[in-house]
Amino acid sequence: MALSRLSLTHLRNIDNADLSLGEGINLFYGANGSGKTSLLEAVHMLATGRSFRSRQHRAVIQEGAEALTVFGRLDGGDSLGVERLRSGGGRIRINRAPAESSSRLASCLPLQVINSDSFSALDGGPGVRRRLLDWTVFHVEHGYAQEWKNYQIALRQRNALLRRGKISAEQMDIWEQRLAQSGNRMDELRRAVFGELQAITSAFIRELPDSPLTRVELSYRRGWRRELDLHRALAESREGDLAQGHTRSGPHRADLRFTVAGEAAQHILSRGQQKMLVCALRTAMAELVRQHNQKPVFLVDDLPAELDKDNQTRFAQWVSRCASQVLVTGIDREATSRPWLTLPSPWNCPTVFHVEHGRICAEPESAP
Ligand SMILES: Nc1ncnc2c1ncn2[C@@H]1O[C@H](COP(=O)(O)OP(=O)(O)OP(=O)(O)O)[C@@H](O)[C@H]1O
Repeated sequence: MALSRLSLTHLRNIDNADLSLGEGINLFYGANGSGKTSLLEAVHMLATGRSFRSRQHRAVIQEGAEALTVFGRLDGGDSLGVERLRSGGGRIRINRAPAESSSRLASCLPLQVINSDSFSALDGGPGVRRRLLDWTVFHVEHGYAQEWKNYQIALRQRNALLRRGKISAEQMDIWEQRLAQSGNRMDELRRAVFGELQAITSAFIRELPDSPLTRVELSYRRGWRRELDLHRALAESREGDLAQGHTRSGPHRADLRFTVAGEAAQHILSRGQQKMLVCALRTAMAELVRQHNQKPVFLVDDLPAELDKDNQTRFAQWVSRCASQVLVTGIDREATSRPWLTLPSPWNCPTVFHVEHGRICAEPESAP
């Protein structure tokens, strides 16, 4: 799915904007602080209900305004709308009808973000990598979201019992059975998707000639001891969990590992090589979702600030194979468009917008 129209009001320094987006590349250029990242943030709000920069909706709502709104029309005709209020709460609408959760938005508009924060995937905590795997499983396996919710409910209940200290073995057993049931299913789905993701990521990496990235190995840790069934693992760790006050085994502890000759990849690869590895992984995630019939939209914030020219070009080639549309930002128009210009149509003719003090203007010669 691609966005054909994007309208927003009162989001950071953007008072209002109403844009017709083009297929392929949409390029937003302008000076520091002009509002380029805020525009990408608006699309992220539309696809997830929240910002990628701040957990607080208040920070994103324009100073002096009571609410922000973002509206988008997809190329298939569907419409999405998100409103966030300074007083808290807000509304999500899909085709003008209220939607019960933001995960409905995500299934309408799968989104990949490449910005400076994306590169914490290697040296950040396991939660960052788990979320990448879960994004992929969510878009590929439609029963996954429910399984994940069931698991979270059972996990909260077991943790509450553990914190209470005095536990009834009978009650504990009920929640452990539920945890094991959903947890085993989540692991099965994650494992299957990870296998495909690993193969696609490796295929992308093999396109980088003579790069140490070709020696990177990816592996999946499910979050509990390999030789044990989850139900058994929970029963065995009950005493220790009670002492710690939380559940230490299960898919909520899963992780992805990146290694080179047995060493953690972030200790071996250069910063730029690590960024390319993350780009390969994120494009592989999008490619897998594309193979399941939904092409994601990419938001790419200031690529020239992150990668050298050859890597920018390679990344642009990867993205063009699996994305429905890309919104890229940069300070300089020429430098930002350069990696995309060698690609076939429609990728080589960006729709260009100039961003200045929160105003976004389509450049006349490139208007769709
Ligand atoms: N809630 C808010 N209300 C009004 N303005 C805000 C709010 N939050 C941030 N701003 C301002 O909005 C502007 C837009 O910032 P944004 O990060 O989108 O710029 P940018 O074009 O991506 O800049 P850079 O090239 O420096 O990354 C900044 O000047 C910022 O100070």
